[in-house]
Amino acid sequence: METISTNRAFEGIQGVYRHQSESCRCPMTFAVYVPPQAQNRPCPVLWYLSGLTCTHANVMEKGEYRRAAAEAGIIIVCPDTSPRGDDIADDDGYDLGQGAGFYLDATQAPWAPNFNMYSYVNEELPPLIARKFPADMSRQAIFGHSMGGHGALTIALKNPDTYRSVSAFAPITNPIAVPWGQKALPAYLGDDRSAWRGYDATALIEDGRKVPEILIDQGGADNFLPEQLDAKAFVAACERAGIDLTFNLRPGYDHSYYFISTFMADHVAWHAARLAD
Ligand SMILES: N[C@@H](CCC(=O)N[C@@H](CS)C(=O)NCC(=O)O)C(=O)O
Repeated sequence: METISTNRAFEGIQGVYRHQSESCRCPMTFAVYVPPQAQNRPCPVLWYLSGLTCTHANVMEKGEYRRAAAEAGIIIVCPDTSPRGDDIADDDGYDLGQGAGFYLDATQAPWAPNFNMYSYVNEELPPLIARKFPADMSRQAIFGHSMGGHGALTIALKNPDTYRSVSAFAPITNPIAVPWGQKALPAYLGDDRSAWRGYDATALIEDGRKVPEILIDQGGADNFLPEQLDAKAFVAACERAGIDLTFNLRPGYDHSYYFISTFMADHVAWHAARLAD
């Protein structure tokens, strides 16, 4: 692992690192904020998964998570959203290929060799974080935005013993039913719709996966809300499954990091309460 940069912030360290990923078969960059408490004891880990077009840097620069993470004593890890490179498959659209990995393991050409973001986030990065940072891996949680909200929800639903809590900003909760998912899922997974259900939070809950509770914030003026982010089916699935869902519709807020940064401290504190010893 190579250190790209470190900057002192709120008495902790905001770092950016690069390593050779086995899952994605390319160099991958990620950001880690280590709070000051880590000088004395291992700290819990909160994973933040970003949305379409993002790298590790969008939330690092605009998410404003560091004050809350420093107060709570939580490490925040921000991975990239896909493999990258001139020799890696891509698409002209912003919603497929590089910057749009959808936190799944692709099975179809030309994506399958590199687009394995599910394994990357869930299986490859955690042992690296455990080795290189003062992390208490028995206390992990996960959250994300939009495509990253989809990633957080699906990864938590499939690994309820690994992540103690899950939350999201404006998540794609039902990708099989909306244009973003209907483009990405067949491209990455082929035409067998049963494979798509393994990466759809609403379908996972309908098919019996469960977490105790979920926190979601959604901007009421989000331009993607009507077509891509409608959560009615997800809310109904949570109700039927007995999942304690807090769904905060925030009037006037859009899809941007102005919205995310407004509610970031709420989410970090919510996770901190669940990550306490
Ligand atoms: N650029 C896309 C929109 C993509 C977008 O809004 N991405 C969100 C995540 S889904 C984001 O966080 N963008 C980066 C940023 O705001 O810094 C478009 O042309 O419609």
